[in-house]
Amino acid sequence: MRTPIIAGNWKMNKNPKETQEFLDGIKGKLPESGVEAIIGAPAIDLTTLVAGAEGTPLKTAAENSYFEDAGAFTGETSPKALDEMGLDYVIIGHSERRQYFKETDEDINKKAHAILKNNMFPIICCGETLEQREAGKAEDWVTGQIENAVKGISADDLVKSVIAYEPIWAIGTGKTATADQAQEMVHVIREKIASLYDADTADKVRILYGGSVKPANVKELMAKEDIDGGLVGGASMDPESFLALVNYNK
Ligand SMILES: O=C(CO)COP(=O)(O)O
Repeated sequence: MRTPIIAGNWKMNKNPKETQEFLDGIKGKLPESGVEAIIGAPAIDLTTLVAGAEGTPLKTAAENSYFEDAGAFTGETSPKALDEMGLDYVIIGHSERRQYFKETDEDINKKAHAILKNNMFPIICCGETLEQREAGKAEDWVTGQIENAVKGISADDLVKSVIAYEPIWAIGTGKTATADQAQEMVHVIREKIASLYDADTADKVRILYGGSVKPANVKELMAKEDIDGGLVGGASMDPESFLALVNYNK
């Protein structure tokens, strides 16, 4: 039985004061079990986020980290320091990081290893462009991204990690993949994990869908067999909306 996840990704939004206001807005309102609620916030907000999440069911994520623990890497964030701060997860391979910051599959794999070595778990993102989908190349592209990202990762570590399928054409566009389209690709990813590892590992790993998930469509997405949750941008920023997502089954 895979515990569902609702993970927010605030991207480069909110300052520490706004982070605290969000935390005050959800205080005491998250379910204790049945769903894992995660917020991914900018590095500058993480101290506030971790302090506010302590003693509550909320899990925390950084939106990126470097793959070295320390050194002369001006402007980067150390995965070792993130672990010491108390972070649970790190989002890696988001399409915005691949597109704007030129992150490669190799970087993403190195980051996954660095995060696991530092006792956190990666949320590994993948997804195709509209052009790739229309050319019938989406499945090969996405499964290729996953194969490269998980190289050298043990099955034990993979089942505690998270995969997020986010078709680029559905991010921030208001254009959600239909629940059937999302299910279809998430199923393909699960089959890929089965071929790279085994059926048991594929059955245990949680795979999220992301791209214009909101309270109005979350239930339909979550009803799909292979979809274990959502990685949510815009609709995760407001406490009421985030709580509505987390309580999708109520
Ligand atoms: O990129 C996303 C989450 O990582 C999706 O963003 P939106 O939910 O705003 O479309």
